[in-house]
Amino acid sequence: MVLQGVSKTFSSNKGSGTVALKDVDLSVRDGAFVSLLGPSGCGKTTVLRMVNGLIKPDSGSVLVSGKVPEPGPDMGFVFQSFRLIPWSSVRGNVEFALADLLPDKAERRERADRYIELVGLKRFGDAYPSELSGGMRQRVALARALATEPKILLMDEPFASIDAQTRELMQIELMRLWTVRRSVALFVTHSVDEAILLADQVVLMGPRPGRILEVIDVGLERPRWSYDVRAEPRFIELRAYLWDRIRTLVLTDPESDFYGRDLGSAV
Ligand SMILES: Nc1ncnc2c1ncn2[C@@H]1O[C@H](COP(=O)(O)OP(=O)(O)OP(=O)(O)O)[C@@H](O)[C@H]1O
Repeated sequence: MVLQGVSKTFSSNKGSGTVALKDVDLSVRDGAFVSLLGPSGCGKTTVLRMVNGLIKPDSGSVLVSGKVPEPGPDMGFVFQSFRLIPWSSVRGNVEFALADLLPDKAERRERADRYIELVGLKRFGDAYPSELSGGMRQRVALARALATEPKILLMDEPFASIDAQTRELMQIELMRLWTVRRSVALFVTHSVDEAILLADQVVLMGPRPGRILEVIDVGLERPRWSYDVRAEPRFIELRAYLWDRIRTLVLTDPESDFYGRDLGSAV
């Protein structure tokens, strides 16, 4: 996947428009897990929506597997809000995503059940979203995104509204699932720890205009659930570095609520 010189301005009723992205270059190799990290409004979601083909750049190019991307089964999208169909069961929700891909009903059911089992919800295929906890609903959303076996998995703060404990479990779950099927994964998060924990590369973005400041190789051994990755010197070093950069970005941005505050320097 390659973004080259990508810029995007959204028109606003104030007239001048918002420059969401300016001259963004990003190259992601096949099978890589990439976290997009940066303060609010720096264009993280806009990058995902461009890779998905939902919006087009004003200038520059976005190519996925050498082609201009368009939404479809090759793209799995997981949002912060789960966006499940409330009147449909867990199985129904996953089958719905497969409707175009697998016209045969039995095949569709087999595939849906396989992914429902993979995310640990085997006993809940007939349950409705309202009967599930937030963590379980997010697992349904993951199953739905993974079931089409997409080449690209796009995740926009998928664990932001889940409690801290479930979030840690979901992170491991996601790493396991991604290890099974190494699609390209783009993962937007505000959490520095989460960005490092999951990714091969962390893309640090800055606001006004939205741009890429740095791409950092994480370089921590996988599988990361088999040891205490947060205790590794590399993790601690990266965490301190990224926090420092984000704090500086936020404190020097006149449009930030924290502009000019003295928040100290120790993490
Ligand atoms: N459809 C739109 N119309 C107008 N402005 C938009 C639109 N989408 C995004 N923007 C603006 O573009 C900028 C980048 O938005 P984007 O949602 O990509 O940032 P983000 O880094 O994902 O933010 P957050 O972390 O708060 O979700 C913001 O200033 C936002 O207000």
